[in-house]
Amino acid sequence: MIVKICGITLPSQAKEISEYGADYIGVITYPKSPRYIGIERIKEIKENLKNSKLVAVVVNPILEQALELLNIADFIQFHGDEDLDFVKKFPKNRVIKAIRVKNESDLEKIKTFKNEDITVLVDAFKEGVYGGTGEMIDLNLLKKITDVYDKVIISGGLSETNLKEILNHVKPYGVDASSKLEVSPGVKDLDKVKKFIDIAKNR
Ligand SMILES: O=C(O)c1ccccc1NCC(=O)[C@H](O)[C@H](O)COP(=O)(O)O
Repeated sequence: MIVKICGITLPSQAKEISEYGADYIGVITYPKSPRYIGIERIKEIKENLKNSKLVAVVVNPILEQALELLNIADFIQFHGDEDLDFVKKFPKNRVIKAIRVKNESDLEKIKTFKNEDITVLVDAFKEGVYGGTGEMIDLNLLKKITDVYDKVIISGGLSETNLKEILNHVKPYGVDASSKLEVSPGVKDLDKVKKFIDIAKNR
């Protein structure tokens, strides 16, 4: 199972978390996020990764900005309102499309990306906030989502305390966590991160 730890801001923490076995390390390039970091810091983080891939999280970027990030990062994660036509401008093996789900009607959106074989990350919808909210997706809905598509990374309020129970109900392609593993926005509690990765990897 793919494990993504998101919202990393410190190169030293990126190094540690990479050594714990995280597959993907996510950095937030959305200026309104409390976890925002700029290009120079992103490059520094990339240099500190062991075997992990770097994921640049963007929100409604212009094409040039997204392409520039793909010169540094291994993947780009579209976490805004980007539509399929925009996402298809990028190599599909380097793209993750986040979909903030509210209810079952969002299954149709997921299927649209499934039809193009694009990896989807599902996050909980919260009005006015794009991500890193700690809000959870209802477990029954998560089950329907993972039944519909096998290339889904689940996220939204995942932590070292709830992951085991969630994975008893759903078998996703990957898991992603951020705010519930933090001491403060952008600073991770490394014990929690290690526990989270160990749980996911031992499933
Ligand atoms: O983390 C942010 O501040 C953020 C801001 C804008 C867009 C996306 C953002 N985070 C994206 C992530 O991949 C998070 O890991 C995901 O939203 C889950 O967050 P959490 O519920 O805090 O685990």
